[in-house]
Amino acid sequence: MNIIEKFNKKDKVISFEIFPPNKTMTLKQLLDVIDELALFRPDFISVTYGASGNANSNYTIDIAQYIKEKYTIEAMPHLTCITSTKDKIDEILRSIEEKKLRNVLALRGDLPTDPNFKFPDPLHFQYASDLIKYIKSSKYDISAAAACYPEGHMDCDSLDKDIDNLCKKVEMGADFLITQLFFDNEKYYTFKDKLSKKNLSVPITMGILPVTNAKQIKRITTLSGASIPAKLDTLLKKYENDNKSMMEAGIEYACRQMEELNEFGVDGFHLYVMNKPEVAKKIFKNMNW
Ligand SMILES: NC(=O)C1=CN([C@@H]2O[C@H](COP(=O)(O)OP(=O)(O)OC[C@H]3O[C@@H](n4cnc5c(N)ncnc54)[C@H](O)[C@@H]3O)[C@@H](O)[C@H]2O)C=CC1
Ligand SMILES: Nc1nc(=O)c2c([nH]1)NC[C@@H]1CN(c3ccc(C(=O)N[C@@H](CCC(=O)O)C(=O)O)cc3)CN21
Repeated sequence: MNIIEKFNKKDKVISFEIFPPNKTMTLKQLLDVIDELALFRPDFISVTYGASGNANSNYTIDIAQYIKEKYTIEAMPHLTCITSTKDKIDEILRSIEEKKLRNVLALRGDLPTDPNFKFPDPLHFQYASDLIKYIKSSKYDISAAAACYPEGHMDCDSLDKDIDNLCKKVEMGADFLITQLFFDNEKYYTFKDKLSKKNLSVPITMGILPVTNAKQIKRITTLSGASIPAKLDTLLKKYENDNKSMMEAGIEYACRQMEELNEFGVDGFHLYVMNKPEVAKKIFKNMNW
């Protein structure tokens, strides 16, 4: 099923994001994580591909297929394009289709950290919009979702310019959007206000990261540029060396953030649970879902 149909049918679409096995988690451990996450029957689960510029793209599609076949939960592999040739993208799209997956999150992807990295020449896909255009204009029966940046993308000089680039992704056929993680709802309200002047009518689901330890936040804010409101900063300092309390406080913070967004009116919540079923469990309990 195309995920957009869920947005059309439901008041709130709830989804999870996970990452493939890496040095911190084996495939077997990940499959156990998925077993636990599936109990919550999310509307879909997305699986990262080369997240944070890492080459952990192996397994992304196999894991998505496993989720869909074993649990009949819709699964959406991420696909990043800046480091890929056209042939590689075709190979992946073919494999997605063969495995009866119908949705991808089409991304440019983080730039490789290796300064000597050789980008494909010609650079067929420079922006996510190039990938979306390609998917939509080709023979693939695959829907494309895209990322959006309530605080603007880090590589872009202004929020207004980044919003114009976002509009290109939607014009090319992105059928719903997932926000970059953010901790300050005011940033989202400002973003939404700017979007209201743009005639952009696709659903937007809120990317929410429940903070589970203070170190994680340092890494992820470098990657995302998300600003930290004073209230969250106080918690991060208070529980710097106490992961258990940080997780409780982080989950509480995420739930209050979602409640407020719920009142404002949003299309869904995409939880960056990142392979931690206990986070999903606590959120569902706290939110009474
Ligand atoms: N690997 C993964 O699973 C995930 C990665 N991300 C991150 O998302 C970020 C970039 O991905 P996307 O949002 O898909 O990139 P994008 O291509 O939409 O945007 C990247 C940058 O290029 C600019 N831009 C976009 N289209 C443009 C155009 N047509 N002309 C000129 N400038 C344009 C944007 O304003 C932005 O600064 C990366 O940092 C990526 O890694 C986000 C979610 C998940
Ligand atoms: N620029 C950018 N790149 C991304 O890959 C990315 C985003 N933004 N934003 C949306 C999601 C959120 N992503 C992530 C990625 C990792 C953690 C995380 O908590 N990582 C753990 C380590 C996990 C492990 O490898 O075991 C951490 O403690 O940093 C959270 C969100 C990936 N995605």
